[in-house]
Amino acid sequence: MIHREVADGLERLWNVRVNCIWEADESSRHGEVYIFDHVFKQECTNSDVYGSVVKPLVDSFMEGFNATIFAYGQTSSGKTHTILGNKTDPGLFQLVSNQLFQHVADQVDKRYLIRCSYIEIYNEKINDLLDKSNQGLTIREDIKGNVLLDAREAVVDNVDKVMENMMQGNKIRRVAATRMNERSSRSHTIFRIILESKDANQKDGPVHISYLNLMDLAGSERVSLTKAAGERLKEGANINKSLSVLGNVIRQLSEGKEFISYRDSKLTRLLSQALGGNAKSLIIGNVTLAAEEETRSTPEFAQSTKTVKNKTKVNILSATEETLQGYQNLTRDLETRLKSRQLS
Ligand SMILES: Nc1ncnc2c1ncn2[C@@H]1O[C@H](COP(=O)(O)OP(=O)(O)OP(=O)(O)O)[C@@H](O)[C@H]1O
Repeated sequence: MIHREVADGLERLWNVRVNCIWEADESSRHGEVYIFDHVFKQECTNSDVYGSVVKPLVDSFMEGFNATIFAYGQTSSGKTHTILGNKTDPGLFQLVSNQLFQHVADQVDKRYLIRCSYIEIYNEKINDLLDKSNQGLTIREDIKGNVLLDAREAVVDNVDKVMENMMQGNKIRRVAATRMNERSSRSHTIFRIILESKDANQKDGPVHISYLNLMDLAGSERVSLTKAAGERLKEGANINKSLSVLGNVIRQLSEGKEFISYRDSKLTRLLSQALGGNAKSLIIGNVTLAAEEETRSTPEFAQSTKTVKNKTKVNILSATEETLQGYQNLTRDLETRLKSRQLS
């Protein structure tokens, strides 16, 4: 429980074991036991979550599979804590970056190009968190139906650069105090890492490309608890609406419907590959043990996502799409120009 819950004298209403969670009051008419891959107890740290369920996904990402990790849960349940963490309990962001750059350092026979972008969806508008002037981004689609966004991409070659970009973006991310959370996220964010790799010894060998999305969703909230008004109320309504579209999309996918309403919100459009498409997806459900109804909605949501089937493959770039090759040619060109200047 967090400080506010302890100070309010709230009781623990849920029981937790290795892979299940259920209501402590067994007479509750919702006495269902929710079973998942893992359920982490209060004492667990972000590193425990990372080691059990995140690391294998990052391994796949480095092999060329797309991957998406998102934190879902009610306001103040700990989503941002999971993704960003703090000094004593680093979040998935830091842990994933460490693993990525350690892997890159170990692979001497490979060439890599790593880029990142950071965007937020605020009141159904997409803003570039790495470029203040790039607000109101429009979603486009290529001929294969892939969703595209002209967000700024920063080239990163070490963990510190990734963290710098993340912190720069967080400075402009919409956060505000509500009655439930002093620093409540008012937008959904997607931090994307794009990895291109190729064999260093094969000049014309294939280039693998994959992306990893780390998403911190804004939490659903009940106006009766947040007592939101004005701008906070409008934000809360947009947050709830997009999460309800997300719930609909998951339901349609799990029921095997032919038409999936991805277009009903920016969030589901941007998540279309992660839900039923070409990406391995991990959903982390954040809950508090001190609420009944608000907590129940998260395992219910997570339960329905388990039946969604994605179709994943390793992605190989065609020659015209190769950014890594483009960068290598550019570097070679610049080196030649520099040398000829030094000689003259
Ligand atoms: N596992 C944890 N250990 C320590 N503190 C935590 C933990 N989870 C959450 N907190 C604290 O609880 C508060 C709310 O957490 P956080 O902001 O991560 O919630 P959230 O789900 O992202 O909320 P919102 O949807 O409103 O943005 C913060 O002060 C955070 O530091």
